Amino acid sequence: MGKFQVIDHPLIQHKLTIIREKECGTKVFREVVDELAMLMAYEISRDMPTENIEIETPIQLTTQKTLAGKKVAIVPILRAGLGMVDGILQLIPAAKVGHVGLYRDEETLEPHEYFVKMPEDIDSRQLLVVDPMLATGGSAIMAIDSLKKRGASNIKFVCIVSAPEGVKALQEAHPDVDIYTAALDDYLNEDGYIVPGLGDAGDRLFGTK
Ligand SMILES: O=P(O)(O)OC[C@H]1O[C@H](OP(=O)(O)OP(=O)(O)O)[C@H](O)[C@@H]1O
Ligand SMILES: O=c1cc[nH]c(=O)[nH]1
Ligand SMILES: [Mg+2]
Repeated sequence: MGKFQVIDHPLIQHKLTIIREKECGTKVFREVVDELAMLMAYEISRDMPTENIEIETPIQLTTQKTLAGKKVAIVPILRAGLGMVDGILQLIPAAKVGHVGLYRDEETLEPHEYFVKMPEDIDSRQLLVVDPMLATGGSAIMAIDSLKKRGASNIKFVCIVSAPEGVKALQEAHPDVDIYTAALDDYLNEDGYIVPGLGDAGDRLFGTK
């Protein structure tokens, strides 16, 4: 089973409380999602492999560490995942970005795919699939299915708020995928929204409601 980690750093908890508040407007919501993604990327990249290289400082030759291993691609699930891309790119600026467009049918809660554009070499990259919300898990599962069909195998899923139902479903469907979240909330309500949650992340990011 992949790792499941709640990244409960005080700065992350504080910022998450800001965007949970219903009075938080689009500008602040967008800025804080960006900051949260950057802080989460710092923690998620903790296990990145390093290797020794020889360099010359102004003083002498020395052996020091540099990043090794697989290069990264960030894969936001549209739309709301887009809000997390820039924050991660601040820490991993050479990452490529692939996009998976999904919307959740408001009645059935089933996800529907409407767009996929991936870097050609996703099979050799560490993929960070990002979406602020993991609710039923349907969207994350479909996005990861779609990536695996295209050859991806090394996948981490990064969300801001998760529901126990979605975590369980994603773990069952993709037990090889590590899941990182800033908060594990209580449950899903009858409309498929996370409780207490933060509402509809896409609408709040883009001001569409
Ligand atoms: O775990 P699930 O039950 O699948 O729900 C989570 C999905 O729902 C939201 O997207 P939405 O369909 O609202 O699209 P949007 O990002 O374009 O608003 C959210 O951003 C996730 O992608
Ligand atoms: O609470 C939820 C559940 C799904 N998608 C959202 O944006 N919010
Ligand atoms: Mg939405």
